[in-house]
Amino acid sequence: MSTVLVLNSGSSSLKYQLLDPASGDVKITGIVERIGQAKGSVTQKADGETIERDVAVPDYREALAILGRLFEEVGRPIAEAGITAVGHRVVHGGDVFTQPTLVDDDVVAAIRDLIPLAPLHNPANLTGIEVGREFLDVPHVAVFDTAFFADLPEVASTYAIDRKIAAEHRVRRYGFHGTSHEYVSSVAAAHPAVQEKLAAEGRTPDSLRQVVLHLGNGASASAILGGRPMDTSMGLTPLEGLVMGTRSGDIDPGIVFHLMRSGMSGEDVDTLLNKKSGLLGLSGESDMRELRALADSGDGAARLALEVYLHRLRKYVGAYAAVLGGIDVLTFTAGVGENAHPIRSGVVRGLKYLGLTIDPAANESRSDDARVVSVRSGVEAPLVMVVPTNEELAIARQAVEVTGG
Ligand SMILES: Nc1ncnc2c1ncn2[C@@H]1O[C@H](COP(=O)(O)OP(=O)(O)O)[C@@H](O)[C@H]1O
Ligand SMILES: CC(=O)OP(=O)(O)O
Ligand SMILES: [Mg+2]
Repeated sequence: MSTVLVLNSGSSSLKYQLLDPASGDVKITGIVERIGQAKGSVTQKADGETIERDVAVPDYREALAILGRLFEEVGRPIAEAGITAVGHRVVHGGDVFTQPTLVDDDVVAAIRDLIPLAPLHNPANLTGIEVGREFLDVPHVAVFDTAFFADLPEVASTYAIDRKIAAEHRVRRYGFHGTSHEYVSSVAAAHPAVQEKLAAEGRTPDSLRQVVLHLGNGASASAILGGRPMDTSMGLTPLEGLVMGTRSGDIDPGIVFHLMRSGMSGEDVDTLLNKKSGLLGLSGESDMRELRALADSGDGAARLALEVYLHRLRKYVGAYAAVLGGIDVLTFTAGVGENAHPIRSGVVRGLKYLGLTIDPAANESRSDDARVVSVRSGVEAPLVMVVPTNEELAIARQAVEVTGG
């Protein structure tokens, strides 16, 4: 039996789980949120007991110290929890890492070299690896967000800029949230409704055309054919593509030069686009729950922010229908995609021409299972689904594959 500790550091949170990847049995699950902000918080569930606390979390080192103290509190000190391996989410693997990788000093150095390509994420991932290796003398495995997209077709990964400069600076579209896109698309592909549809049409699984919308704080879309990525919305960095909590997604690159000529520094523009834009920049709220409450109360800026968010999503679904030659399954996942039914109906409304529909009762019902939320008008109709992502389980499974159990 293996017991894996998974550390999933996002741009402002640390999610963690202690689990057995073979049985899927989760012993401890927790999240430290709003790291580096004025007021942080932690929520942990272990053996049916929930701990919820407001705590100051100045940085990732402190987030990990909190994790250590909470493990002790529930009677499983880290050193005695029977941990056989640690799986670390690492956001940027560049062109160096395309597989889950056993961590050693060289791997740490290579992840550090990639910091300029993911300044919001890789430093946090590295802190997790460094602190983890100090405390736990077991194999540590890095699982990269970029790995699933390593073999994107060249036509999707290539930016139309000078080839020599692109090669020299490793400028290409890498794609992120790959662990989630891979996991969610494989769960959707295995769903009975999808299997039934393929069988009714006499098709093999390698012809299945999926669009996955991972809508969390960071957000990305992918076009997947037969389990292989054909395109994705994030690029060199996790800034491109959809409108996100604090990131702009697609903009005219000319905006950057315009702002810099107007007196902003490169650093200022970077902060603007990564941390002060997206839903936050448009409405003052990055959190979808707060934003929707604001919009419902009649706030014009919040309403426009939601419309811009939905407009961008519909554009990407349409674009990926073109990339794939049609859509068999459109899947929503992550915090917003799993929970915000008005966002799902808002996206699908206006995509009727692709045959996509929403069944209001199914869409508004709650469940932790993968499910169909489109109108069941015949086995051959395209499906709209909600599939809860589980990056931690996927990372734990890959960690065990690398360490051999
Ligand atoms: N019940 C809900 N309704 C609407 N939005 C929700 C709900 N629960 C969570 N969210 C949104 O999900 C987002 C966070 O998603 P998550 O996948 O946890 O993000 P990340 O992993 O990028 O930190 C936030 O915008 C939050 O408001
Ligand atoms: C890559 C990325 O955007 O990650 P997150 O959504 O965790 O910020
Ligand atoms: Mg996430």
